[in-house]
Amino acid sequence: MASLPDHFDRPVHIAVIGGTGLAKIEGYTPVAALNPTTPWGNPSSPITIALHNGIPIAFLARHGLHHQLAPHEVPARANIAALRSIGVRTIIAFSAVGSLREEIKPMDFVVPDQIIDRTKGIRPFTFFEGGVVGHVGFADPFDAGLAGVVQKCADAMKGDGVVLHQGGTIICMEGPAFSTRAESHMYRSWGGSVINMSALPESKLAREAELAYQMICMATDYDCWHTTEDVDVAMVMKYMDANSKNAKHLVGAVLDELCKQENSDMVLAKHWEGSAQGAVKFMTKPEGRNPEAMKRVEYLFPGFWDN
Ligand SMILES: CSC[C@H]1O[C@H](OP(=O)(O)O)[C@H](O)[C@@H]1O
Ligand SMILES: Nc1ncnc2[nH]cnc12
Repeated sequence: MASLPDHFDRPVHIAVIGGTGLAKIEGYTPVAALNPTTPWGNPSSPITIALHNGIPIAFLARHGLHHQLAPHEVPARANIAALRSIGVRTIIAFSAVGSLREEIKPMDFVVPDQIIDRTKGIRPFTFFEGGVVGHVGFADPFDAGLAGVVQKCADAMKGDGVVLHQGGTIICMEGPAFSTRAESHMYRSWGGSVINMSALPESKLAREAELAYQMICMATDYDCWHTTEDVDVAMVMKYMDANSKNAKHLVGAVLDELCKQENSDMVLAKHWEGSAQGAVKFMTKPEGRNPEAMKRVEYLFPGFWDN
Protein backbone atom coordinates (compact mmCIF):
# COMPACT_ATOMS: atom_id res chain seq x y z
CA MET A 1 0.00 0.00 0.00
CA ALA A 2 2.82 2.43 0.92
CA SER A 3 4.31 2.26 -2.56
CA LEU A 4 1.06 3.13 -4.37
CA PRO A 5 0.55 6.67 -5.68
CA ASP A 6 -1.58 8.86 -3.41
CA HIS A 7 -3.42 10.49 -6.32
CA PHE A 8 -5.57 9.32 -9.19
CA ASP A 9 -6.45 11.67 -11.99
CA ARG A 10 -9.85 10.38 -13.12
CA PRO A 11 -13.16 10.55 -11.29
CA VAL A 12 -14.09 7.28 -9.60
CA HIS A 13 -17.85 6.73 -9.73
CA ILE A 14 -18.27 3.40 -7.92
CA ALA A 15 -17.23 2.48 -4.38
CA VAL A 16 -17.43 -0.49 -2.06
CA ILE A 17 -17.43 -0.03 1.70
CA GLY A 18 -16.26 -3.28 3.23
CA GLY A 19 -17.27 -4.30 6.72
CA THR A 20 -16.44 -7.06 9.17
CA GLY A 21 -14.47 -9.79 7.44
CA LEU A 22 -14.21 -7.77 4.23
CA ALA A 23 -11.43 -5.27 4.93
CA LYS A 24 -9.73 -5.75 1.56
CA ILE A 25 -10.87 -6.12 -2.01
CA GLU A 26 -9.08 -9.07 -3.55
CA GLY A 27 -8.60 -10.01 -7.17
CA TYR A 28 -8.22 -6.44 -8.43
CA THR A 29 -4.97 -4.65 -9.07
CA PRO A 30 -4.69 -1.57 -6.87
CA VAL A 31 -3.39 1.50 -8.68
CA ALA A 32 -3.61 4.17 -5.98
CA ALA A 33 -4.26 4.67 -2.26
CA LEU A 34 -5.87 8.02 -1.48
CA ASN A 35 -6.29 9.67 1.89
CA PRO A 36 -8.29 12.84 1.37
CA THR A 37 -8.64 15.16 4.35
CA THR A 38 -12.21 16.36 4.59
CA PRO A 39 -13.77 19.02 6.85
CA TRP A 40 -14.86 16.01 8.95
CA GLY A 41 -11.38 14.47 9.21
CA ASN A 42 -9.85 11.49 7.44
CA PRO A 43 -11.65 8.35 6.33
CA SER A 44 -11.46 5.04 8.20
CA SER A 45 -8.76 3.73 5.88
CA PRO A 46 -6.92 4.83 2.79
CA ILE A 47 -9.25 4.61 -0.20
CA THR A 48 -7.82 1.97 -2.48
CA ILE A 49 -8.44 2.54 -6.18
CA ALA A 50 -8.40 -0.58 -8.31
CA LEU A 51 -9.06 -1.01 -12.00
CA HIS A 52 -11.75 -3.43 -13.07
CA ASN A 53 -11.88 -3.90 -16.84
CA GLY A 54 -10.28 -0.48 -17.05
CA ILE A 55 -12.93 1.13 -14.82
CA PRO A 56 -11.75 2.52 -11.48
CA ILE A 57 -13.39 1.31 -8.28
CA ALA A 58 -12.85 2.73 -4.80
CA PHE A 59 -12.64 0.51 -1.74
CA LEU A 60 -12.83 1.67 1.86
CA ALA A 61 -12.54 -0.51 4.99
CA ARG A 62 -15.28 0.76 7.34
CA HIS A 63 -13.55 -0.29 10.57
CA GLY A 64 -10.03 0.50 9.32
CA LEU A 65 -7.52 -1.86 7.73
CA HIS A 66 -7.08 -3.75 11.00
CA HIS A 67 -10.65 -3.47 12.29
CA GLN A 68 -9.51 -0.97 14.90
CA LEU A 69 -12.62 1.27 14.81
CA ALA A 70 -15.69 0.31 16.85
CA PRO A 71 -19.05 0.94 15.12
CA HIS A 72 -19.52 4.24 16.99
CA GLU A 73 -15.97 5.36 16.12
CA VAL A 74 -16.30 4.95 12.35
CA PRO A 75 -15.79 8.44 10.84
CA ALA A 76 -18.83 8.08 8.61
CA ARG A 77 -18.97 11.75 7.58
CA ALA A 78 -15.31 11.70 6.49
CA ASN A 79 -15.88 8.40 4.67
CA ILE A 80 -18.87 9.61 2.67
CA ALA A 81 -17.45 13.08 2.01
CA ALA A 82 -14.09 11.64 0.92
CA LEU A 83 -15.77 9.22 -1.46
CA ARG A 84 -17.91 11.96 -2.96
CA SER A 85 -14.85 14.21 -3.33
CA ILE A 86 -13.13 11.69 -5.62
CA GLY A 87 -16.21 11.42 -7.84
CA VAL A 88 -18.11 8.52 -6.23
CA ARG A 89 -21.86 8.53 -6.87
CA THR A 90 -22.69 4.86 -6.14
CA ILE A 91 -21.82 2.95 -2.98
CA ILE A 92 -22.25 -0.75 -2.36
CA ALA A 93 -21.85 -1.24 1.38
CA PHE A 94 -21.24 -4.71 2.78
CA SER A 95 -22.27 -5.72 6.28
CA ALA A 96 -22.27 -8.79 8.53
CA VAL A 97 -25.67 -8.98 10.24
CA GLY A 98 -27.62 -11.03 12.75
CA SER A 99 -30.79 -12.66 11.46
CA LEU A 100 -34.09 -11.92 13.19
CA ARG A 101 -36.06 -14.34 11.02
CA GLU A 102 -36.00 -18.13 10.92
CA GLU A 103 -35.99 -18.15 7.10
CA ILE A 104 -32.89 -15.92 6.91
CA LYS A 105 -30.23 -18.50 7.65
CA PRO A 106 -26.59 -17.83 8.45
CA MET A 107 -24.74 -17.26 5.14
CA ASP A 108 -27.86 -15.99 3.38
CA PHE A 109 -27.65 -12.54 1.81
CA VAL A 110 -30.22 -9.80 2.42
CA VAL A 111 -30.75 -6.60 0.46
CA PRO A 112 -32.63 -4.43 2.96
CA ASP A 113 -35.03 -1.71 1.88
CA GLN A 114 -35.82 -0.19 5.31
CA ILE A 115 -34.02 0.75 8.53
CA ILE A 116 -35.06 1.23 12.13
CA ASP A 117 -32.67 3.49 14.03
CA ARG A 118 -31.58 2.14 17.39
CA THR A 119 -28.34 4.12 17.59
CA LYS A 120 -28.18 6.37 20.64
CA GLY A 121 -27.39 9.77 19.15
CA ILE A 122 -23.70 9.58 20.05
CA ARG A 123 -22.54 9.31 16.42
CA PRO A 124 -22.24 12.46 14.34
CA PHE A 125 -25.05 11.95 11.83
CA THR A 126 -25.40 14.97 9.55
CA PHE A 127 -23.42 17.27 7.26
CA PHE A 128 -25.97 20.03 7.71
CA GLU A 129 -25.52 21.72 11.08
CA GLY A 130 -23.67 24.53 12.82
CA GLY A 131 -25.28 27.32 10.80
CA VAL A 132 -26.59 25.61 7.67
CA VAL A 133 -29.71 23.50 8.11
CA GLY A 134 -31.04 20.92 5.65
CA HIS A 135 -33.70 18.20 5.89
CA VAL A 136 -33.40 15.45 3.28
CA GLY A 137 -36.06 12.86 2.51
CA PHE A 138 -35.17 9.44 3.90
CA ALA A 139 -38.43 7.51 3.52
CA ASP A 140 -36.64 4.89 1.44
CA PRO A 141 -33.10 4.80 2.76
CA PHE A 142 -31.63 2.51 0.11
CA ASP A 143 -31.45 2.63 -3.69
CA ALA A 144 -34.01 0.52 -5.55
CA GLY A 145 -32.01 0.53 -8.82
CA LEU A 146 -28.91 -0.85 -7.12
CA ALA A 147 -31.01 -3.38 -5.19
CA GLY A 148 -32.28 -4.64 -8.56
CA VAL A 149 -28.71 -5.09 -9.82
CA VAL A 150 -27.76 -7.08 -6.71
CA GLN A 151 -30.85 -9.28 -7.14
CA LYS A 152 -30.01 -10.00 -10.78
CA CYS A 153 -26.44 -10.96 -9.88
CA ALA A 154 -27.55 -13.19 -7.00
CA ASP A 155 -30.11 -14.90 -9.26
CA ALA A 156 -27.30 -15.84 -11.62
CA MET A 157 -25.39 -17.38 -8.68
CA LYS A 158 -28.18 -19.58 -7.34
CA GLY A 159 -26.37 -22.67 -8.64
CA ASP A 160 -23.45 -21.80 -6.34
CA GLY A 161 -25.71 -21.94 -3.30
CA VAL A 162 -26.23 -18.19 -3.06
CA VAL A 163 -29.51 -17.39 -1.30
CA LEU A 164 -30.64 -13.77 -1.36
CA HIS A 165 -33.65 -12.22 0.36
CA GLN A 166 -34.82 -9.09 -1.42
CA GLY A 167 -36.16 -6.40 0.88
CA GLY A 168 -36.37 -6.36 4.65
CA THR A 169 -35.88 -4.07 7.58
CA ILE A 170 -32.49 -3.69 9.16
CA ILE A 171 -32.30 -2.68 12.78
CA CYS A 172 -29.21 -0.56 13.36
CA MET A 173 -28.25 -0.79 17.02
CA GLU A 174 -25.55 1.17 18.85
CA GLY A 175 -23.34 -1.65 20.11
CA PRO A 176 -20.59 -2.51 20.47
CA ALA A 177 -22.12 -5.10 22.86
CA PHE A 178 -24.76 -7.26 21.20
CA SER A 179 -28.47 -7.00 22.12
CA THR A 180 -30.16 -8.40 25.17
CA ARG A 181 -32.61 -11.25 24.59
CA ALA A 182 -35.53 -8.93 25.39
CA GLU A 183 -34.33 -6.44 22.79
CA SER A 184 -33.85 -9.17 20.21
CA HIS A 185 -37.45 -10.35 20.71
CA MET A 186 -38.68 -6.76 20.62
CA TYR A 187 -36.96 -6.14 17.27
CA ARG A 188 -38.66 -9.25 15.89
CA SER A 189 -42.02 -7.95 17.08
CA TRP A 190 -41.27 -4.67 15.26
CA GLY A 191 -40.83 -6.56 12.00
CA GLY A 192 -37.04 -6.41 11.90
CA SER A 193 -35.40 -8.81 9.46
CA VAL A 194 -31.72 -8.38 10.33
CA ILE A 195 -29.59 -6.38 12.76
CA ASN A 196 -26.22 -4.65 12.56
CA MET A 197 -24.33 -1.66 13.97
CA SER A 198 -23.37 0.16 10.78
CA ALA A 199 -26.33 1.02 8.54
CA LEU A 200 -26.53 4.40 10.30
CA PRO A 201 -25.42 7.09 9.95
CA GLU A 202 -23.66 5.78 6.81
CA SER A 203 -26.81 5.47 4.68
CA LYS A 204 -28.25 8.79 5.89
CA LEU A 205 -25.05 10.65 5.10
CA ALA A 206 -24.97 9.04 1.65
CA ARG A 207 -28.45 10.46 1.07
CA GLU A 208 -27.35 13.90 2.28
CA ALA A 209 -24.44 13.67 -0.16
CA GLU A 210 -26.86 12.71 -2.99
CA LEU A 211 -25.25 9.31 -3.51
CA ALA A 212 -26.94 6.08 -4.55
CA TYR A 213 -26.34 3.70 -1.63
CA GLN A 214 -27.28 0.06 -1.15
CA MET A 215 -26.24 -2.24 1.65
CA ILE A 216 -25.69 -5.95 0.99
CA CYS A 217 -25.96 -7.89 4.22
CA MET A 218 -24.75 -11.37 4.98
CA ALA A 219 -26.31 -13.17 7.95
CA THR A 220 -23.74 -14.58 10.33
CA ASP A 221 -25.92 -15.59 13.30
CA TYR A 222 -29.42 -15.66 14.78
CA ASP A 223 -28.60 -12.94 17.33
CA CYS A 224 -29.92 -14.24 20.69
CA TRP A 225 -33.66 -14.80 20.11
CA HIS A 226 -33.26 -18.26 18.60
CA THR A 227 -33.02 -21.60 20.36
CA THR A 228 -29.56 -22.16 18.84
CA GLU A 229 -26.41 -20.57 20.27
CA ASP A 230 -26.30 -16.83 21.08
CA VAL A 231 -24.20 -14.63 18.83
CA ASP A 232 -20.58 -13.96 19.62
CA VAL A 233 -17.68 -12.63 17.55
CA ALA A 234 -16.28 -16.10 16.86
CA MET A 235 -19.61 -17.11 15.32
CA VAL A 236 -19.74 -14.01 13.13
CA MET A 237 -16.20 -14.59 11.88
CA LYS A 238 -16.80 -18.33 11.37
CA TYR A 239 -19.72 -17.69 9.01
CA MET A 240 -18.00 -14.75 7.30
CA ASP A 241 -15.02 -17.04 6.55
CA ALA A 242 -17.21 -19.95 5.54
CA ASN A 243 -19.05 -17.86 2.97
CA SER A 244 -16.38 -15.36 2.00
CA LYS A 245 -16.03 -16.94 -1.44
CA ASN A 246 -19.70 -16.30 -2.24
CA ALA A 247 -19.59 -12.84 -0.67
CA LYS A 248 -16.63 -11.84 -2.82
CA HIS A 249 -18.22 -13.40 -5.93
CA LEU A 250 -21.45 -11.54 -5.33
CA VAL A 251 -19.71 -8.20 -4.79
CA GLY A 252 -17.55 -8.95 -7.86
CA ALA A 253 -20.59 -9.70 -10.01
CA VAL A 254 -22.30 -6.50 -8.83
CA LEU A 255 -19.15 -4.53 -9.70
CA ASP A 256 -19.01 -6.18 -13.16
CA GLU A 257 -22.54 -5.01 -13.81
CA LEU A 258 -22.04 -1.50 -12.39
CA CYS A 259 -18.82 -1.04 -14.36
CA LYS A 260 -20.71 -1.86 -17.56
CA GLN A 261 -23.06 0.97 -16.66
CA GLU A 262 -20.37 3.29 -15.29
CA ASN A 263 -21.79 6.39 -16.95
CA SER A 264 -25.47 5.52 -16.63
CA ASP A 265 -27.89 7.79 -14.80
CA MET A 266 -28.28 5.05 -12.18
CA VAL A 267 -24.55 4.81 -11.33
CA LEU A 268 -24.15 8.58 -11.52
CA ALA A 269 -27.12 8.88 -9.12
CA LYS A 270 -28.86 11.40 -11.34
CA HIS A 271 -32.11 10.59 -9.52
CA TRP A 272 -30.68 11.97 -6.26
CA GLU A 273 -29.01 14.99 -7.84
CA GLY A 274 -30.20 18.27 -6.33
CA SER A 275 -32.32 16.60 -3.62
CA ALA A 276 -30.13 17.55 -0.66
CA GLN A 277 -28.96 20.80 -2.18
CA GLY A 278 -32.59 21.88 -2.52
CA ALA A 279 -33.20 20.90 1.10
CA VAL A 280 -30.28 23.07 2.25
CA LYS A 281 -30.51 26.13 0.06
CA PHE A 282 -33.93 27.28 1.15
CA MET A 283 -33.79 26.48 4.86
CA THR A 284 -31.34 28.82 6.57
CA LYS A 285 -31.69 32.47 5.60
CA PRO A 286 -28.45 34.13 4.36
CA GLU A 287 -28.15 36.26 7.50
CA GLY A 288 -28.24 33.13 9.71
CA ARG A 289 -25.61 31.15 7.81
CA ASN A 290 -22.27 30.39 9.43
CA PRO A 291 -19.40 30.81 6.93
CA GLU A 292 -17.59 27.76 8.34
CA ALA A 293 -20.67 25.57 7.86
CA MET A 294 -21.08 27.01 4.37
CA LYS A 295 -17.50 26.01 3.54
CA ARG A 296 -18.20 22.46 4.68
CA VAL A 297 -21.25 22.26 2.41
CA GLU A 298 -19.11 23.69 -0.42
CA TYR A 299 -16.68 20.78 0.06
CA LEU A 300 -19.52 18.34 -0.59
CA PHE A 301 -21.04 20.33 -3.45
CA PRO A 302 -18.40 22.52 -5.11
CA GLY A 303 -19.91 25.75 -6.42
CA PHE A 304 -22.96 25.37 -4.18
CA TRP A 305 -23.18 29.00 -3.04
CA ASP A 306 -22.24 30.54 -6.38
CA ASN A 307 -25.74 31.37 -7.50
C1 LIG B 1 -18.25 -8.46 14.62
S1 LIG B 1 -19.94 -8.51 14.90
C2 LIG B 1 -20.56 -6.84 14.95
C3 LIG B 1 -20.07 -5.96 13.85
O1 LIG B 1 -20.27 -6.66 12.60
C4 LIG B 1 -20.97 -5.81 11.71
O2 LIG B 1 -19.98 -5.03 11.06
P1 LIG B 1 -20.15 -4.48 9.58
O3 LIG B 1 -21.52 -3.90 9.48
O4 LIG B 1 -19.10 -3.45 9.43
O5 LIG B 1 -19.95 -5.66 8.66
C5 LIG B 1 -21.86 -5.03 12.66
O6 LIG B 1 -22.43 -3.90 12.06
C6 LIG B 1 -20.93 -4.72 13.79
O7 LIG B 1 -20.16 -3.57 13.54
N1 LIG C 1 -26.37 -10.21 16.07
C1 LIG C 1 -25.80 -9.09 15.63
N2 LIG C 1 -26.12 -7.89 16.16
C2 LIG C 1 -25.56 -6.75 15.70
N3 LIG C 1 -24.64 -6.73 14.73
C3 LIG C 1 -24.28 -7.89 14.18
N4 LIG C 1 -23.42 -8.18 13.20
C4 LIG C 1 -23.42 -9.51 13.01
N5 LIG C 1 -24.29 -10.11 13.86
C5 LIG C 1 -24.83 -9.11 14.60
